[in-house]
Amino acid sequence: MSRLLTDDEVTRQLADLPGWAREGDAIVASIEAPDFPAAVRIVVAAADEAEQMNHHPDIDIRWRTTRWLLSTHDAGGLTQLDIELAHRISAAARAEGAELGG
Ligand SMILES: C[C@H](O)[C@H](O)[C@H]1CNC2=NC(N)=NC(=O)C2=N1
Repeated sequence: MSRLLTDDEVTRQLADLPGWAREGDAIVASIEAPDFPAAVRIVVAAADEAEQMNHHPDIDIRWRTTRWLLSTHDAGGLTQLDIELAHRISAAARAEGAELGG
């Protein structure tokens, strides 16, 4: 699970992750929640997923907007763990009626 993905693998898998984009050795997203409590609930849900995966995002929380940066520090770039965590974060966002790519 922790080998570096090729550029083509990243590009192809980002097609299934609306709102996520590549930024160097990371993938990033901005999520707009309906309100601040919903934004924090998304962070809490993602934290549970991250802990279960032992793979943790960088998160910036400002009112309703959370910004996420995923990269695999141990591998020095993008691995399947980042893609999987992005899917789980996106699902948590959808569950709160949030929009990705705001
Ligand atoms: C020791 C512990 O398993 C490692 O440091 C885990 C923790 N969470 C992690 N999170 C991320 N994003 N990248 C890692 O390489 C990583 N490694």
